[in-house]
Amino acid sequence: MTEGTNMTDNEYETTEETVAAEPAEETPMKSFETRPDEVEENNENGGSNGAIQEQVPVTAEEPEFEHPEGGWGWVVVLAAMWCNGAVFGIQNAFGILFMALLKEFGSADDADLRFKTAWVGSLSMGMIFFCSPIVSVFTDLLGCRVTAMGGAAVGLVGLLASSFVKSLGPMYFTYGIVFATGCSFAYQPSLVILGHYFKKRLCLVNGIVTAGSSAFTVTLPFILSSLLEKVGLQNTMRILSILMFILMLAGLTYTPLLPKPVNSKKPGSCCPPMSKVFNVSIWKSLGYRIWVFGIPAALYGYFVPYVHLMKHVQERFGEDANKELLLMCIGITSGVGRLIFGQVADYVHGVNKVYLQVSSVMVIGVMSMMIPLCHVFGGLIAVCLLMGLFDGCFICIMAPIAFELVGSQNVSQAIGFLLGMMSVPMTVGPPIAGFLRDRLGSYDVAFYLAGIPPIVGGAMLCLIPWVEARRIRREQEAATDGTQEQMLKFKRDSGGQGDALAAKTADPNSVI
Ligand SMILES: N[C@@H](Cc1ccc(O)cc1)C(=O)O
Repeated sequence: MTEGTNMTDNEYETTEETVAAEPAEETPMKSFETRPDEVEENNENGGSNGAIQEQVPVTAEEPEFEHPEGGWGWVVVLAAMWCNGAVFGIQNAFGILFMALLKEFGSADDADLRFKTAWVGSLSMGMIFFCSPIVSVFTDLLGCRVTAMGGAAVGLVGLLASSFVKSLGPMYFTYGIVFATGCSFAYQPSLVILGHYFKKRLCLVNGIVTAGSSAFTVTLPFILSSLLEKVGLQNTMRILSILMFILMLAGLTYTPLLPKPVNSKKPGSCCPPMSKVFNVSIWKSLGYRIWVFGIPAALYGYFVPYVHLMKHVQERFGEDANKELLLMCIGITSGVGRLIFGQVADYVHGVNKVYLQVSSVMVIGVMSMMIPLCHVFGGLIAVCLLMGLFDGCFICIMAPIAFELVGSQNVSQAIGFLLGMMSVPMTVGPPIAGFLRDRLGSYDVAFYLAGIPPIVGGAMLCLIPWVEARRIRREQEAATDGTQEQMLKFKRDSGGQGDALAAKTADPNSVI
């Protein structure tokens, strides 16, 4: 998912000519021309795409810039890894803080105890995503270093302020809003900057950087639990602030290499044109439109285990159960999943990425439904291992799908908007689960229900390959029927996006 935001570097590479020639027909195809493997596939698939490619000048796009593919870039990778780890490690371990918050601020006779407390973590996770579209614009305007360091500073203030808070109300603001907004501003530039240093190795470094979150998810729950026990909630938050301070220093390493997109500004204006800030061409792809609603629809249960699983385990298996081990299992297999499925999606011919993503959200959903059925701890470990594996798959496949649906020119905004949409299910899921627990006396129904959204969202997503296949079939018919003008007119009408995905869908050798 997140990985794709680094494609923003293409925006830096956009020249005057491409901005001037913005109309829909030129953007999508160019993006695929930059990937020789896909050009080949398109040609194999009946040649119609090849025909279209001949119509489109490739020349205007990439001014020569040599990505160093290493050197200082490796320091940047380490810094970005820290960022991913600190931001999502803390979020993923919220279940541990959740129990401490219940103890610290909750009163046993509060009928809405878990509902109210879950809002702290879910607001925080939701805000990180909600800010994404805005952060993309700030990153373009201010650059990666300033945005990231400013974000980390705000996050630091939010976390420190949370450590002085004595009730849930202000915690919604300090932890749920200020801390999370800072995290969001720190996080996105850490992905964008990778595109300044790497091009050929971008997938690899993306994998390394996003595995940062898995590494922190493995270790942080144990550290948090023992800190909470020894020094209490307030001091634990102060110690966590050290992670945010290091994050600020990490931002210092983000020395930009690519020029700022000065060409896209109007003379005398400090801002880029509206068409750059809000890229409407992403909406021309019907596949993208379905995706951007289908993914959030599938994710209402996604953050529920991260918030409530620890408490559920404590209730079912007692105080002494090794709850942290479960988060550790999710972290390990999620890291492994990112590496394995990243390779699968990149190298195995014909894997239909959308079906891969549908399968992963479905497995995550089924695993949620299995949680209440596990009456032995070993069963929960197995569930968490599988959940993590498919979580890794879901996340690492996000950027490649966006790339195929809207083209590399538009991928940054496409992902930014998707993340913004994802903030809704991330925010409302856990409080609903908390409410159900408060009213029903156990988490069982909450976990069962968390499995339903992936089925609904997954069914929506299954339309995408069909829609894309239909589109490419029409393009092929137009190509055989006749003139190239007809083709271009059709492409203009349909937005003309998603050719690589459609090509793969139409491919009879498709693996899935
Ligand atoms: N659990 C996920 C959280 C996440 C989900 C979606 C994202 O795009 C990013 C992060 C992780 O650790 O990475």
